[in-house]
Amino acid sequence: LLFFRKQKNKAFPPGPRGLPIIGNLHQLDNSSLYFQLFELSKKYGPIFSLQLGLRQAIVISSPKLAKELFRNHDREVAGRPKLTGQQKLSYNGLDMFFSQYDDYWREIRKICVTHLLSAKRVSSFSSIREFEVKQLVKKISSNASSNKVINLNEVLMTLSSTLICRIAFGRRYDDDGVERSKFHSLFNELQDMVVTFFVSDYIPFMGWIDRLKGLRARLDRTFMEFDEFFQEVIDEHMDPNRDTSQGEDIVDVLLQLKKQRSFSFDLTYHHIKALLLDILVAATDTTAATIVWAMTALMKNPRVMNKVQEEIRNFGKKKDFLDEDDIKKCSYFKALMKEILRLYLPAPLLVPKETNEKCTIGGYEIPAKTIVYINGWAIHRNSETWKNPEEFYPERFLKSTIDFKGQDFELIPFGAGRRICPGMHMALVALDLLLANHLYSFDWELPEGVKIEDVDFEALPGLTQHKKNPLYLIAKTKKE
Ligand code: HEM
Repeated sequence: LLFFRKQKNKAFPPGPRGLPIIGNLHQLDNSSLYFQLFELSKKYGPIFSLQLGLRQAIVISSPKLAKELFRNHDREVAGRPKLTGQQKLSYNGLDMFFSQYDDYWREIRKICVTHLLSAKRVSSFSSIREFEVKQLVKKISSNASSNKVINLNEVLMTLSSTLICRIAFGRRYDDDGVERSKFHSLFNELQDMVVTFFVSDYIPFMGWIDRLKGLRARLDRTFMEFDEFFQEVIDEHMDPNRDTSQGEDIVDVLLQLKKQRSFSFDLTYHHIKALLLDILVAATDTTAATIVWAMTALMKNPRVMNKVQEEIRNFGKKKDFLDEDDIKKCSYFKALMKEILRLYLPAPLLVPKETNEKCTIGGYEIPAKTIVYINGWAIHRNSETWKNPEEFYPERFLKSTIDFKGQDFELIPFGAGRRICPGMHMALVALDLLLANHLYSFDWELPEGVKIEDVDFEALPGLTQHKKNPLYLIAKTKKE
């Protein structure tokens, strides 16, 4: 059937030949899918197709086609594929991230952008960010005096989950407490389940394999555990004797909105929980992963490390700590952040989309319900746009107006169009504060016996690209 369908649909983009029923599924390697798709684009072109079981997908790999897609077909490709794990965990798409493109999404996105992720709200959390980053600097300082090796992956993941737990739930877990490790294992399971491959999503009549493998039961368990966790957090917030001296967190805001009843639907606890899930999934590990990649790239490029440290240290002079306003004025640091998000974008395939209706992209006719991957990783390395694209060279941004706000389609770490990341501002203030103070306060060295060549860029599979092998470094207190 697939053969005949493809014959009939001549205008569909070319792609690698697959097997009956499973299509190309067996050929795809989840651990470096963006790289594999980049290689395939060299053979099949900037738009090519894949057959994922019974579902069709296209992959966009050039800035030119990304521009065409976002400028001319943004509405038609604003859907998200309905996948089992994501649907279940998001209370059937009651969130924003995995929701279909419809009136509900428009309203929930507006609520979030206005009330939860606005510049005003983000700045209301600045004291939390500064407090937590200062705590981390203090902790690293105590390790610096004893030359202790630090696992940056671990330290940064702990910090970003602390930040999000405080901002979203008003909770702070002790660094080594049982509650923290319980939360971490729950969170890891959530991350896993969001991207776990369910056969039924691609070959519906073989869904029994998911049951046989115990995936359905695992998904139900994770969902239940998270539901209980969120309910606990909500109950805490409903307690009239709760200490509110720390200011409003995101749950407080959502509960107030629930009371106001000013939307076309009733904002239930399910909606609130789904939105909290979004923030956990979207915010926690993107921040940690980006800083780990940044430190990895800087350790590999001492020239850039020295230059950025010189800029921020000259700027900071005798300050103990750089605050959010200080960092805004450091132009080389800003260029460095763009270069990091160009080469090590935490979501290399952005977030997969789906066509809502038929459209024509790159001269090909793309039917409704086609999955659309936009390979940001390939777009950011396009040699027609970028001079020496593989080179880590922040200077390229010093005299350029290219930015990642969604208008320049050669740099789209946060996506573009209607579904562009609404948490961009929240992400950037945390990234800037964290990285700038790491570089301001410490000189970083590799542990004894480790050479620069040993530091690698291998990544783990997942929606967010994490460094596979932890980055171990020694911090030395900067020389005055
Ligand atoms: C370095 C950090 C981050 C990066 C690189 C990033 C990147 C992205 C990307 C590529 C998308 C998909 C855009 C598209 O479909 O075209 C996205 C969507 C989204 N992001 Fe982020 N993100 C980051 C941090 C955050 C933070 C901190 C939050 C919230 C607190 C957040 C919330 C969301 C949400 C809710 C969506 C779904 C929007 C929708 O589908 O309408 N992100 N993000």
